[in-house]
Amino acid sequence: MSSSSAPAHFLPNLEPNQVQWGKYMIQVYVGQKGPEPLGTVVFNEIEEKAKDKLKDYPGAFLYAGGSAGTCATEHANTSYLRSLRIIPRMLKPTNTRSLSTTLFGFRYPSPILLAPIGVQGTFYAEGELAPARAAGKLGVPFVCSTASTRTIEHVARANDEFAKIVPSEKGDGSPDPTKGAVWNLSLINKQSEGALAPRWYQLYWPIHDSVTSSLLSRAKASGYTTLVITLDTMTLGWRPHDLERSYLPFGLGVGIEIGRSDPVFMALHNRKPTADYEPPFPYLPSDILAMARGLKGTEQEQAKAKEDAFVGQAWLAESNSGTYRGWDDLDFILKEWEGPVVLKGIQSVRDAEKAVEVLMKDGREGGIIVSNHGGRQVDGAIPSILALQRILSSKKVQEARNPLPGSNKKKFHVLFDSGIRTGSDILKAVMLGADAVLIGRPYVYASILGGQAGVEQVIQHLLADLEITMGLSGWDSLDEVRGKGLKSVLASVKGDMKGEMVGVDDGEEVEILIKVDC
Ligand SMILES: Cc1cc2nc3c(=O)[nH]c(=O)nc-3n(C[C@H](O)[C@H](O)[C@H](O)COP(=O)(O)O)c2cc1C
Repeated sequence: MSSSSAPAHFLPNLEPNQVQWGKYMIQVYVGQKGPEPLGTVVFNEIEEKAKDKLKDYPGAFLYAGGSAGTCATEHANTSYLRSLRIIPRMLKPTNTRSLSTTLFGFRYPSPILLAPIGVQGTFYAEGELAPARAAGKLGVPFVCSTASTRTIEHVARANDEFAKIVPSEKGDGSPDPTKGAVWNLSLINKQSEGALAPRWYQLYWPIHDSVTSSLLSRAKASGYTTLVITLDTMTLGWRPHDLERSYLPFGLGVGIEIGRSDPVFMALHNRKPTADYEPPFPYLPSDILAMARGLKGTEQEQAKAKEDAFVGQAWLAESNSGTYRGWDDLDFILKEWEGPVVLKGIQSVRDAEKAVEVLMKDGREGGIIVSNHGGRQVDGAIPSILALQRILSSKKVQEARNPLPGSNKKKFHVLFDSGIRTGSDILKAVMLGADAVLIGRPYVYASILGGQAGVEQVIQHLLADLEITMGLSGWDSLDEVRGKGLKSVLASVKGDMKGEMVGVDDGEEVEILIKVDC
């Protein structure tokens, strides 16, 4: 833990519901240097710069930037989001604004999480460690991917490095969900004594239950509180950019550190786990392949490359096996993981309703992430924000999301990702009813350009943009606006822009979000 050496940053020592993200904008103006270190706050420019920085390793950039098939779903994700428009309201005193967000009973300072992203060590030397540090520092939950280039334990340590302990308002030291005190996780999860930052673990579902149990117990021991199970990637989607280059780092032993460090998985292959492996950066697949084929390097390097490829292919067969599962298979995981379970990759109303049934039985907490993996799996799938709109209009999902009587605690949460690029995108998702959103490519590109500082900047500028846009639109808290846009958008879609564009909520007119043709 190196909290004493943590660089000063703009966040005052406030409770999560008092954090003033909008101050970032003033800092940029006052600093007279523009937004550092990325030099821009525009997503497309950050993307272009990241592409340029990795120009000698185009496979690495295209693995992040490319999507399935024609990229139609990736583009639809952002264009449909853009087609939703906010109707700002005036003369509303939005002087004290709060982005604080409650998830599974705990209050976070903002509604964003860093999405699980695999093989980050091919984009930036420090891989997952840099964004995990940035997230811990700003109180944003980091979701660690099973396809990470660092172990579950290394990511957890990095995540705690710059985290602050936010004191509970309750005298007895226990967290007070209504008043903040969020990211001292040793208070939340007794098994993770000492953990400071909020983190979730994302599972690519192994074929052996013994391996699944081992991963889950490691995640619990390292302070991950919530389990995300990704359902849309039982196998990789059809990705032309990667196919053209036969680009698959896992097969050459990169992006498999969680497998390589797992005692149960390695024992299945008569091997010992290794926890101190650092993947090479830059990742040069042709060199590794040549070594694995005995065409290059020393004998030692060749033996290592062969071994890496063997373990890599075994881990791929274990965790992206192409074995499709059914709903009943979730029972095993629900028995193994006592905390909240969140299903990622839900796009249909029926699946969302089924998730309510399966996850909520026995009074558990759970949720879904409405996501199409950033358009990387099913080309031609509907835009994720349209899926969110449809899912949230289900009565069954709405009922599951009602707070428990006499408290503000919800048992079922609906999160959203795929296409978020700006603060206003986040506001729209929340207006439709999302509890929180996950950010994918924006933070990947920021880490390529600026490592930890780059990721911090992207988080800060998204949240500043969100807070400012929310205030200018006439709202002072996300809790106030959450879900109010659903009816007005549905009404506008029905009215096809010619007729009514006004929804009615509890007898009161609600006119805050409409759909327009771009
Ligand atoms: C390079 C890359 C790697 C990803 N790896 C994973 C992963 O390991 N597990 C997972 O559940 N989702 C993964 N995703 C999907 C993200 O979690 C998220 O759903 C997606 O990036 C959101 O869309 P956006 O990039 O438009 O924000 C990955 C996405 C990208 C771009």
